[in-house]
Amino acid sequence: MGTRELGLPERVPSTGELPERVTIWEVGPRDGLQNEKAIVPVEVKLEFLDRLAGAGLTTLEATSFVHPKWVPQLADAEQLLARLDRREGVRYPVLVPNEKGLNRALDAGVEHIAIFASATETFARKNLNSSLDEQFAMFEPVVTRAREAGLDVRGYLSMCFGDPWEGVVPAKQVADAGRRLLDMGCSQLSLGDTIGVATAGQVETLIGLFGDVGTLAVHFHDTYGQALANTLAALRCGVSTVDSSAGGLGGCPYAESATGNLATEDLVWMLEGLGVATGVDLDALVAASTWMAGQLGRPSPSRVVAALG
Ligand SMILES: CC(C)(COP(=O)([O-])OP(=O)([O-])OC[C@H]1O[C@@H](n2cnc3c(N)ncnc32)[C@H](O)[C@@H]1OP(=O)([O-])[O-])[C@@H](O)C(=O)NCCC(=O)NCCSC(=O)C[C@@](C)(O)CC(=O)[O-]
Repeated sequence: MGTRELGLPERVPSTGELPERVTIWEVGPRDGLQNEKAIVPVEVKLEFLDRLAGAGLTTLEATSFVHPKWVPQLADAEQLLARLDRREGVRYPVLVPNEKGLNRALDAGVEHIAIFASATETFARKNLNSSLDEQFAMFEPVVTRAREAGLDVRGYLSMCFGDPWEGVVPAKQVADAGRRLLDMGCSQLSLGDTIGVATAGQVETLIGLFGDVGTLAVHFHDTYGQALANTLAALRCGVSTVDSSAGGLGGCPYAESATGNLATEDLVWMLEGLGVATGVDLDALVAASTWMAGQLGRPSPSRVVAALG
């Protein structure tokens, strides 16, 4: 279904201006690893996090406090955080789906959490064992209690452009779900193209439905090779926080068609070329991803890692 049939504006004109600086929300240690079948030892995860911090990344999504049976790779969340050598000036957000997860995260001393909702009914059921409405009821007390405890809460929204079971997702449906997360108290909303099908026009249209672009982040997967183009479209609409995964690791275990995330190296290469600051040392980042690829026993899918590694 196209945006025209939905009665939405075809395209919101971008200003064309780029931000001076982009905050990279590095998801490799969480989103990148969560789909790995072979359990990665906690020591390797810790060294990966340390190498990423050493490369200048200042937001490292470390792990998830989800049910360990749902994501066995991240069952070591407590152990990882207990042993994490937190660096000054680096945030280590974690995913939390429910109050049980929040209790675990609070016990582990986290300061930043992210809840993760679905824009579609089917994915809410597959990923959270909830209906679309039930997921918000599950998140409400999590956000309230987290904020009372002084935590920062980000909201993710998945399947913002296409869903493997429901097809094209109407932009208005996505915007309504996203607003519910912001109204609940999330300080930032990350719009996820979970299966990597979005194109730049869709990105502009969706962003145009939100009044305050400053609260938005984008999270693209690269299934159809559109992640960088989509990122550029979002930046031109005023977004300045971009999620990416070192080495292009990633995928969602509950959305089989989700392939790797936008690679952080590819993002940094583009931003450096555009003169947009990131604070990241690309050579150190490529070295970290090459090291991690060695640990996983296969080359990184990132073009930039292949070119520079
Ligand atoms: C939400 C649930 C827990 C519901 O799962 P459920 O089975 O409905 O849970 P429940 O509430 O019925 O509880 C069942 C049992 O699980 C326990 N339990 C309940 N919660 C927890 C918890 N947090 N930690 C540990 N244990 C937990 C609970 O205590 C109970 O234990 P019992 O009484 O039977 O012994 C489950 O569906 C789940 O864990 N889902 C997570 C799936 C996931 O992690 N997916 C990947 C992340 S999302 C993503 O990657 C997309 C994103 C963010 O990157 C953006 C994009 O690309 O779009």
